[in-house]
Amino acid sequence: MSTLALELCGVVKKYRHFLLDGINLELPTGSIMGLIGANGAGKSTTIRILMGLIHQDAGQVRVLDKPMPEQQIPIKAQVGFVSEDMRLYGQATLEWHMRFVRSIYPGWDQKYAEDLMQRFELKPRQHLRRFSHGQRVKAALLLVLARRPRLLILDEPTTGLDPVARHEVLGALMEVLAQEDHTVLFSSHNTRDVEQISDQITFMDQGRIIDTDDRESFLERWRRLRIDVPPGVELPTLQGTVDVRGSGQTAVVTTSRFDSSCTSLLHSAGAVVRAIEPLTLEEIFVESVQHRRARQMS
Ligand SMILES: Nc1ncnc2c1ncn2[C@@H]1O[C@H](COP(=O)(O)OP(=O)(O)OP(=O)(O)O)[C@@H](O)[C@H]1O
Repeated sequence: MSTLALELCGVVKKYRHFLLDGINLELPTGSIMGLIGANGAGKSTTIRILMGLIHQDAGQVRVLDKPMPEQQIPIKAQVGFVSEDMRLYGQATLEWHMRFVRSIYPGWDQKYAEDLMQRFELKPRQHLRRFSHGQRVKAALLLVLARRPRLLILDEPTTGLDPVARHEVLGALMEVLAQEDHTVLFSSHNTRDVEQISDQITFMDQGRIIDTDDRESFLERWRRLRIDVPPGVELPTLQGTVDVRGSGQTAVVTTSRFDSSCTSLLHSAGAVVRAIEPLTLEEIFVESVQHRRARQMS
């Protein structure tokens, strides 16, 4: 049996003004992956393909070891999907929604649903139209999690939430994820949300995957070096350099592949490393996107 919950290989989707351009992505079972991309990067398109809501023009998609879209019915029974534009019935109560979902999915876990209702502080007899946006997102999560899906796909669940609601939804989600052995794909343009929850991170830009790695590696391999360059010394090119600023006797170099060989190289060239600074995930994302776009222009 495959240990991959998701597998995309050379996936292409063409729209009039957009190309999802040969997406290759793997999500191992038990991992939580954050998919980060600017507006229009192709995150929702990728997720819609994974959910069989639209079909790829080329490439292979496997979800829970089955081909999508061919096997979408058995796949969807085992996948919990929450998206920004998910429709719940405003005229109905949460209790009604719970009964409705339970009647469709045999794996529904009523005790877990009630636990989540308490943890999310939701009122079962309140009409959903009276719920705040944050409460609606929590209700959608509850309805999906209580089905005990093998895979959870969340398309921008925190978009549009105010900071308090975002904090509550993320906190609740982290609590749930910490307790259970979940496999999750979670898209967002908010790097802080992704950083809190994910152990794997993938960056998308303009229809392509531009980098993917585990969170620790991302944070460890990206560094900004402040360097003194004495007269007559030529600054060597470091591996993974994405940006070089400064002139004359100082330079600031950003690299995506920092290790001890970088400082050795600088020392042996006669440069003096003044500081080695880590970058936040947001800075790493922005640098990655800018570097890729600049390379495309040149
Ligand atoms: N049905 C469609 N027909 C034509 N173009 C589409 C269609 N759906 C999406 N697109 C285009 O595909 C591109 C990617 O959209 P997508 O929704 O996947 O991006 P995203 O990364 O999820 O962005 P956001 O963060 O803004 O939600 C956009 O330029 C969008 O206009």
